[in-house]
Amino acid sequence: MSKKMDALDYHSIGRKGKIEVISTKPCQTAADLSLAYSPGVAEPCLAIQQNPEDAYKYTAKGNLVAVVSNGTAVLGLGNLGALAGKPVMEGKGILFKRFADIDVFDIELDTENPDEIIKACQLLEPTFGGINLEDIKAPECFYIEETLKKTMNIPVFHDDQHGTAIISSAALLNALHLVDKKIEDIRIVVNGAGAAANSCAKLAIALGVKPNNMIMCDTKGVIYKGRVEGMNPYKELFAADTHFRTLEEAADGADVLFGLSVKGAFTPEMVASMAPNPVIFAMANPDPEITPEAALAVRSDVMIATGRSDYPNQVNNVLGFPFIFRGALDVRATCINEEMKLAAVKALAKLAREECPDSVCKAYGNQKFVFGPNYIIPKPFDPRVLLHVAPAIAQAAMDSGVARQPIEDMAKYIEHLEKTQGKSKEIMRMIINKAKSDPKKIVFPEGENEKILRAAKELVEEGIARPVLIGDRTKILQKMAELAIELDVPIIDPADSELTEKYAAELYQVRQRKGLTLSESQRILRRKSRTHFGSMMVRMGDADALLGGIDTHYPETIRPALEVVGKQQGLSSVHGLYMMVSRKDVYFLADTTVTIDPTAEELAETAILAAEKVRMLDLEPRVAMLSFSNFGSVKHPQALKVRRAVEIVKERAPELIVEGEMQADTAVVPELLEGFTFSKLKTNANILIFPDLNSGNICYKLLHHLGGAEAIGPILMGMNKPVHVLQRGDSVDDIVKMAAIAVVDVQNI
Ligand SMILES: NC(=O)C1=CN([C@@H]2O[C@H](COP(=O)(O)OP(=O)(O)OC[C@H]3O[C@@H](n4cnc5c(N)ncnc54)[C@H](OP(=O)(O)O)[C@@H]3O)[C@@H](O)[C@H]2O)C=CC1
Ligand SMILES: CC(=O)C(=O)O
Ligand SMILES: [Mg+2]
Repeated sequence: MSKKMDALDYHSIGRKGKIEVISTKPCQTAADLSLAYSPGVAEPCLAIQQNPEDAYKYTAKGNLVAVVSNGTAVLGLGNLGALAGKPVMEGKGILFKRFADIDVFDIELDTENPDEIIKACQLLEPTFGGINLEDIKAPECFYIEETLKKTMNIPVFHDDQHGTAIISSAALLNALHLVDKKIEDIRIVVNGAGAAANSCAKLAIALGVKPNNMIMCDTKGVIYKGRVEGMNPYKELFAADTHFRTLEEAADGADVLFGLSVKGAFTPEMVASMAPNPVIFAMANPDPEITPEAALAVRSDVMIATGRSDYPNQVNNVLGFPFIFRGALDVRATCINEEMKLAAVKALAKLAREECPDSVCKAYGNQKFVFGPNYIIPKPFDPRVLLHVAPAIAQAAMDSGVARQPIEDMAKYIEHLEKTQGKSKEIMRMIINKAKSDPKKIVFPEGENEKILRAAKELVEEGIARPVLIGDRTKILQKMAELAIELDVPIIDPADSELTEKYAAELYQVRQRKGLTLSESQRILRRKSRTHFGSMMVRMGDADALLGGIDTHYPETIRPALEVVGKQQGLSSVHGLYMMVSRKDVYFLADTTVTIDPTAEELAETAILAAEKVRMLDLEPRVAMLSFSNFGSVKHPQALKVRRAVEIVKERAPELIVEGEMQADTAVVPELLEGFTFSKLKTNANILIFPDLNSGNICYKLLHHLGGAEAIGPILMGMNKPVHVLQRGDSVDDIVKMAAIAVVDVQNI
């Protein structure tokens, strides 16, 4: 199917367009109705009448932005009119929502009269917390924005001007750093003299570009002093004292070329004529002034960015407006001022230079993003952008005195932002904070593995754990050098470690009656199995926990761990627990990895251990013992086994909220539980104990792959000391999370 058809289908299939309104309060019963509407609704109305600020408390105003357009400059497609611009405005709406959880009404105004737009926005002030002007052409956009800023008390921001300026400036700073040119020395040509070009040029000058080193062009060519045709006061500001008259002439020898005009405006000849290591930002949408392929075909030293998501270096205001408004709304800023814009520039430029997490690489098909010519600006799907830009904006608003509701605790605010990114972040942040409060020594038997090294770096930098790496020292150091990882952690090479003899003697003690000789024990520890060595470190107290299995099959890690660390006394088995995290909820599923056909005793053990783990994470355990039968509805041995397990749990842990046997939907849908008035479980369970490994293992994989839940685990329960098995496909993030869980495990021994 063609890309055109794909795009049309995307917009037309199912509910038409891209947005809908959903309610945040229940409206199912007559009682709900009397609160949502008359008579209850009168109360907030009267409160707001008394105190207008209460609108932020009782209505959606504080999180609601109007995306206002008249469609006179829709992307680079020109004046398509208000109605035809609507898909772009709905698009901005879903980006606001997706990236910053801001709600948007798109407002398309069928007028080219600036005063009518101004009036409409002013009249809308009671409805919205902010106004994002979009795709309104120059020069009218300048008058409209300036007037609204002066007359309105909520932030008004013309995205095409300032959003674009912020992103292009951040990318410019990074590009110049990479080509080793000073901003005050560069000669820059800006093609386009409209909304975006004007603001990008101004911000570049504020950052250090010399006005005399800038030339701006429009459809008539270079804007020079004395030019009369096609001029306006906004262009006049950039009129250059130059003999150049065409873009071709101006581009000759230039260091930087900004395109804020139309598709195809730059030619290969222009690219060829630029200075060494030229930087080209071809920002016209949907098609750039020149494609990266065409520019790179001319010369290999060119660094190029476009406004599109399907090329490297997307310099596009999507990286700005959601996060900028988030920060501004959260401090109830009265405007978005220069200080706030510069703060966003700095935050974005800095973030691109930091290591990019695996989760972002995954979101982009496992591409690697390392600060360099093909990665000069963060990716929109990088969740860190929200966490860096919104606080920077909020802080700058407070510092510059435009915040009506300052944030008292910035660290808490950042945690709150993380929460908005989903339950997974909230829970993991809580686990990571716990780990950081008392980091423990985690041994990694696969110390030569790249992901382990990168995870170790993160664990040290974040203060989550104290990693110990096992492996060939030379290889580990070589790999670190290749990856440019500087890491000061213990590296233990079993081949020459003084611990090996001691551990061999201990292993021999433990396994001599299972046919192990001392010399075999020495061979295993010195050469054969680093998992044995790591497990021995945990057994002997030289490390607190072990994390292994990234390079091996599950039994190759679990077997040595069981032999050396062993399961807790009195337990029949060890058990595997998965934490399944969706955007809204977290569920713990067990046993997912160890016992194929557990007895009632073993099921009870799984339930009690899972509850302990969940308590350890400061959550209240609510256990459902799952079956195909609901409280005795089927008298099959499989159902009776689960029923017996419930009895055992109730005997052994009478304080625990546990119920069953029950079907899975009864466990997770509170309304279905209501029929069983005798049930101790009154709301949805958060621990689901499966009757066998078949169901547990199948369920967690389906939830992960079809249901989109994040699967964190397996968290191994019932070992003498914490050992957790990594999965072969685990990312660096997964390893860091498991390490944090292991640390919290140790803290709770
Ligand atoms: N990547 C991004 O994030 C963003 C990219 N843009 C892109 O920037 C472009 C301009 O948008 P915007 O400023 O909002 O629109 P405006 O209508 O305000 O400005 C358009 C400008 O482009 C000039 N122009 C048109 N064709 C040419 C040409 N062939 N050569 C030189 N100049 C030309 C016009 O010149 P004249 O004054 O003579 O008519 C005008 O100055 C669009 O392509 C848009 O997609 C905009 C915002 C964000
Ligand atoms: C990205 C954008 O806002 C534009 O091209 O107009
Ligand atoms: Mg736009």
